[in-house]
Amino acid sequence: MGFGTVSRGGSSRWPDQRLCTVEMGPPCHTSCLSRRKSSSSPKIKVDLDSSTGIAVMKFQSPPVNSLSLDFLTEFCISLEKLEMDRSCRGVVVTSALPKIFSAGLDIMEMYGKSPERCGEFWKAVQEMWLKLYGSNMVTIAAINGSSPAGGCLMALTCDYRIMAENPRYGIGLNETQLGIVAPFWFKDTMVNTVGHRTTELALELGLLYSAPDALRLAWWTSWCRRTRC
Ligand SMILES: CC/C=C\CC/C=C/CC(=O)SCCNC(=O)CCNC(=O)[C@H](O)C(C)(C)COP(=O)(O)OP(=O)(O)OC[C@H]1O[C@@H](n2cnc3c(N)ncnc32)[C@H](O)[C@@H]1OP(=O)(O)O
Repeated sequence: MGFGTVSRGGSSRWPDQRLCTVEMGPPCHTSCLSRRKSSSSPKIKVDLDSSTGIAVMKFQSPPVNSLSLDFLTEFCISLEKLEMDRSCRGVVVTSALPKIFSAGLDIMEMYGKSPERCGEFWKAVQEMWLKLYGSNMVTIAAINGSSPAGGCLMALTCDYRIMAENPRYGIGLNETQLGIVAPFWFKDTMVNTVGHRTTELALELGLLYSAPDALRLAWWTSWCRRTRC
């Protein structure tokens, strides 16, 4: 494990340049992305409105938008393309599926796979985080469904979060409930947003929060009452 530096933007698209240092394996760059093949049917629909400079990335990978290697590869390639398009200033990530933002890491990617395949998958998870957190575009998660574990990480990695209010929708790093310890950089991403004590309790107990509870704990500044954002 080495130390990597992630700088956020610095261009006119992101006025408030921030710098942070994170401990993690060496990031995988574009060459690594291009080596990986994405599946034929797109798991993410990208629409860029050139009049506003806002792109919407809609997850459309049934049944639950789980973060498989294919999904993560496509996500990184799509984000990279938007990053290179100077007309794009901001990105909204959201789901095209009813009730689910993302179910988090694809459990089937972590079961019965070779160490090489697990390594590739884990690298892709890190890469998604690096690209999203290090983006020089403004990033917003419009959370229109359940968002456990890795789905929550993705939302926390964005600059802003808005969640649809629905008692059936939960968000949180709940992997403790599966007997999985959240990696320290998942934890750090949550600490950055909601603080140490809330993170400690949430991770120990594997809590999932409703939109109003999450708002109370400063996960975001607003939630919307419609079930679909
Ligand atoms: C090397 C790695 C080391 C450390 C990793 C540490 C980090 C871990 C972070 C993670 O993200 S772990 C994954 C955690 N995710 C969850 O715990 C979510 C589990 N799923 C749910 O809670 C629910 O499925 C849901 C709330 C997302 C949706 O509920 P519902 O609408 O009732 O759908 P179903 O439960 O019936 O599921 C439909 C279908 O989808 C499959 N599925 C659900 N989640 C996942 C997933 N994360 N990966 C793969 N597949 C998933 C589920 O099995 C069902 O499949 P069927 O074939 O039975 O239809």
